[in-house]
Amino acid sequence: MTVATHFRTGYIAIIGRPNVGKSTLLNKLLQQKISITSRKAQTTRFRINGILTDQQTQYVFVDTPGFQTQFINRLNTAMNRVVTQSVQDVDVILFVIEALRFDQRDLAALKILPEHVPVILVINKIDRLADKNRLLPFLKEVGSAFKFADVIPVSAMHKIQLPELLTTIRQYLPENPPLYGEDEVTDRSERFIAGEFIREKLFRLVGDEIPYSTSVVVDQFKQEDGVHKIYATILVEKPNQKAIIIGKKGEKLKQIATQARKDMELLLGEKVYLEVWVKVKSGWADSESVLRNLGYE
Ligand SMILES: Nc1nc2c(ncn2[C@@H]2O[C@H](COP(=O)(O)OP(=O)(O)OP(=O)(O)O)[C@@H](O)[C@H]2O)c(=O)[nH]1
Repeated sequence: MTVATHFRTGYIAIIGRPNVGKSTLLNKLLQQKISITSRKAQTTRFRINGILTDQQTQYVFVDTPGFQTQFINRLNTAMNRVVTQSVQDVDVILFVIEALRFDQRDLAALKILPEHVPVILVINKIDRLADKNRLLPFLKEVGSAFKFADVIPVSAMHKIQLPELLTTIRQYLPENPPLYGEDEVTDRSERFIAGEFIREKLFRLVGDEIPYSTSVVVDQFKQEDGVHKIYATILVEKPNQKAIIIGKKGEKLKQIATQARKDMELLLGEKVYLEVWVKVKSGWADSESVLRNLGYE
């Protein structure tokens, strides 16, 4: 890569309450699917780095889990700790909210932000805004709650104002040569992303009947003769949840696995053999050893 003078490289955290569009924003900025999205809140449980490199800038995105204020258990406490940790060392924070929506949960998310890092307010979903005149008073209201370094209204989904957002972010990144290769988009393992794909399908296809406490563990991930063999387990808390996920004659689970496999084949560029099991593990969201297995300290 020819490195331009004044090349900038830095870390960017994306923060905001569940469902405001953080994953969509990251995916659209990276122009490919890495983080997972769903209509259901709280689908991003782990931190994922997305990397975007252009002629002058390397943007290293740190995606964070949805900040949980509603239910307190060990898992959510661990997740909030991940959010808090991930914003300490970044160069700039994107604080994402939805246009015309700013409530107690957004305020709670603002409280975990460190004082020494500049925060850009990103107002997402402006495509939904019928009356653009309502944006100005809204900006005033939100602006009085926190000292934002900048404000950018965007539509992640429709890619409105995303170049402007990148230009703004760049201003807050330090002059540094790139840290990662030009073609790298994430430093998360393929194994990890495979688990995320299954989780996304689970949330999309099973809908509201499945609680956020459900998790996916990738038991085996190996490559043999040009085929990726992936064995995964969906952990649920109750037998009736297991029945819902499996569905009539196993149809639901088959659908989840087929769609996840197709996404994995696209990502890996190779054939994938995927086996998914569902297991009941009562109270796992409060069990320390399972949390450790899932990658939390
Ligand atoms: N209309 C509209 N919808 C959007 C936009 N951006 C995201 N969405 C939708 O909002 C919902 C939530 O988006 P996500 O990207 O999963 O939200 P998130 O903040 O990452 O959610 P968590 O992972 O739960 O924290 C999805 O249905 C998206 O399609 C946008 O610009 N306009």
